Amino acid sequence: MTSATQTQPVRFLKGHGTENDFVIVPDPDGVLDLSPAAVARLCDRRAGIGGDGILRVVRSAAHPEARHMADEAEWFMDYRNADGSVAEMCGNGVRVFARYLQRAGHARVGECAVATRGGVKRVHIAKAGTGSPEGDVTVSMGRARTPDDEVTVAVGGRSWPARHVNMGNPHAVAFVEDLAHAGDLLTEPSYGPASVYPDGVNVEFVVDRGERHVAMRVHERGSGETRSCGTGACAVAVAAARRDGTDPAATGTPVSYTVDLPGGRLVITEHPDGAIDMTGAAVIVAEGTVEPALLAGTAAD
Ligand SMILES: N[C@@H](CCC[C@H](N)C(=O)O)C(=O)O
Repeated sequence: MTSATQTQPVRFLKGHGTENDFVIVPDPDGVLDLSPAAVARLCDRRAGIGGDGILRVVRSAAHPEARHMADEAEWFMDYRNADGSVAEMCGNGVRVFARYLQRAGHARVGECAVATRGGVKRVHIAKAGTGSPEGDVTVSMGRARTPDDEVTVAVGGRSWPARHVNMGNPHAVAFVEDLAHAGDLLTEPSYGPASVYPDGVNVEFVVDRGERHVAMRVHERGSGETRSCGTGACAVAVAAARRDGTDPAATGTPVSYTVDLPGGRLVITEHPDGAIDMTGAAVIVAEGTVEPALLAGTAAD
């Protein structure tokens, strides 16, 4: 079935993780064909539902990109950015996805697994009242890659050196004096050299707040400025740790950074083996149906 032939209303939920918000579309059998244009219409904050991205919930066995993970994780997170583009990974998305699985009865407090384009992610859902009223959700994000590229980012007439961190998706992390220096971030910051990021990049601006405590803003590839970015917070914590000369692999001790974002707080822990955990709130706030005309692009403008 394609979005053009969709005739029945489509069920959706709305959720967010530290205000990184998503339209969740349950599609267990993978029959919906969400075109990039349909995703962009759903994410439109005035003419659609509104969101930084889409989480389509598909059985791994029913999705060609996820079939090979079906033994490990029953459910595949088909994540798209607000402009309809596909990204390799979305950290907050995994946490909100797990909250949806819990609400739908597909997961419980404790451990679960989510298949993503970045591989299977292990998730821990804490019991209600742990960290946040619904219970914090922790996702094991895997290891960061930190290539030694010399990167520069620029916005509003200012430029900064940045650290290239890859969390499955690409990031450029710049330490700045004041988060206001990043301006309104309505336009994408420029970055270079372009060859380092052939598929675009998420750009983080960071200031120190205290010992192992930072605050950040982010301009996300495909979504613009968002109020939180999970992979971005991990990239920032890794960049801050390297800058601070902190290396859990060398000391054998996990290191945690508190990362404040406009939409809330995430705690990022790097373990001696390089594995990174991200913890924070994840909530579902609404549920409803989408008119077929919105998906088909035949709704009035
Ligand atoms: N908000 C996400 C990241 C979503 C993908 C990103 N915009 C990209 O294109 O890489 C997160 O929480 O990690």
